[in-house]
Amino acid sequence: MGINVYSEVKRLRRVLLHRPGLELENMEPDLLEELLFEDIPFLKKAQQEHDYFADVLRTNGVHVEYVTDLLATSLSEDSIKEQFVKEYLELSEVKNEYIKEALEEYLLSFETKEMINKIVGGVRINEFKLKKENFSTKVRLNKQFYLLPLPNLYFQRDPVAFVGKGIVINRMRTKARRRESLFMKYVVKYNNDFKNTPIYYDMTLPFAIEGGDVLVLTEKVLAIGISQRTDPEAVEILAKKLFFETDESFETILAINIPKKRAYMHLDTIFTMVDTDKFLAHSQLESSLLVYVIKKGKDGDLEVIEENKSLEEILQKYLENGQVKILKCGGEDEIAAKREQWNDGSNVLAVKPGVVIAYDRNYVTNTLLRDNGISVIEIPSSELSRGRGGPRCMSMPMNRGD
Ligand SMILES: NC(=O)NCCC[C@H](N)C(=O)O
Repeated sequence: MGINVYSEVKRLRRVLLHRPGLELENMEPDLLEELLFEDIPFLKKAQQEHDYFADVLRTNGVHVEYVTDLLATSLSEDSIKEQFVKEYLELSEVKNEYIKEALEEYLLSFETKEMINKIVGGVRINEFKLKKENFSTKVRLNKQFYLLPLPNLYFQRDPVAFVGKGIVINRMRTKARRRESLFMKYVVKYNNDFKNTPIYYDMTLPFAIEGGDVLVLTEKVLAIGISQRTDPEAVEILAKKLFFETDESFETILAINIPKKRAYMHLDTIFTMVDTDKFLAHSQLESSLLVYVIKKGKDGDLEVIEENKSLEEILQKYLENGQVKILKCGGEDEIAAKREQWNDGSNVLAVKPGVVIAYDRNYVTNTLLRDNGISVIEIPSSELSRGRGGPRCMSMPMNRGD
């Protein structure tokens, strides 16, 4: 089953996940802001919830793959493993030579799977002693970690995005998440299952883009958020790549300008597709939007027009479907709308048209979806929701069939 993503809602067949692990146990209150969390999930319960999520996917016919397993297969040769560690430390900005050397030696002393868990989990200062020290190692060792953990890795939506037959390897906005994209970069390069996957964007480019901003609405239309996490330049580069250098079917990119703030982090934080003609969105979305419609222009240029209509009208026009309707997270209840938006009520994952996986805690929104003919499969969400991402954020579809 190869890469095939031309829809947000067609039958989900293959998906990428990460089961949260020890990285959550290395978060402490002083690190929360830097690590992009507002609270610390209880690992044991978070894992139970995540396993439930994965089982629901499997029960619905989805083949589930874990990013750390794929990476382990890709690092089977020692030389590749060493190269990965070097690049990872580079991206982690470990500048002190003594610390870098010691970390390299420490990480490579583990068997591959364990090494990956260690990299995700983070390395504490008390795990080993430096053999060589100097002034700067002394200063740096006052901190708690040689390497910070990757607690956001369970949001597999963001580090890469599968689009059409290819992959967008994202440059993440924040230092806390930038290293995550390296995992799939190595998978695409060294795992036979992925070796023919074309790369449509690379993390070495200077402009940020995150997968939560990339929605494949149909085989012709993409929606990309210009957000706190995604730069317009990245959208431009990706548009040119898709339109001029591939034979992909995409003709239109709706670049949706959303507020640059954490509550609107990614486009999928505030807007997801639940059926071929139905969307779910943040209750206050419409008032604050400007949409740039990007198409292939002449002589290698893009043609861009601005749309100032309501999002519903814009979607009706570009999806060529007059029935398109946007449902509002929390419905008419203002307080429920805010509460459920806070817990990613707008962020659901379609397993097929009209059938979505949603957090159980967002019961007002889930009832509204059901009243509008959508089947909602609820998953437990007390702990997973503390990371500020929902079922769409936690999953990266690799194949959606008809
Ligand atoms: N697509 C998404 O909205 N992903 C959720 C990411 C949450 C994570 N704590 C972050 O701030 O990046």
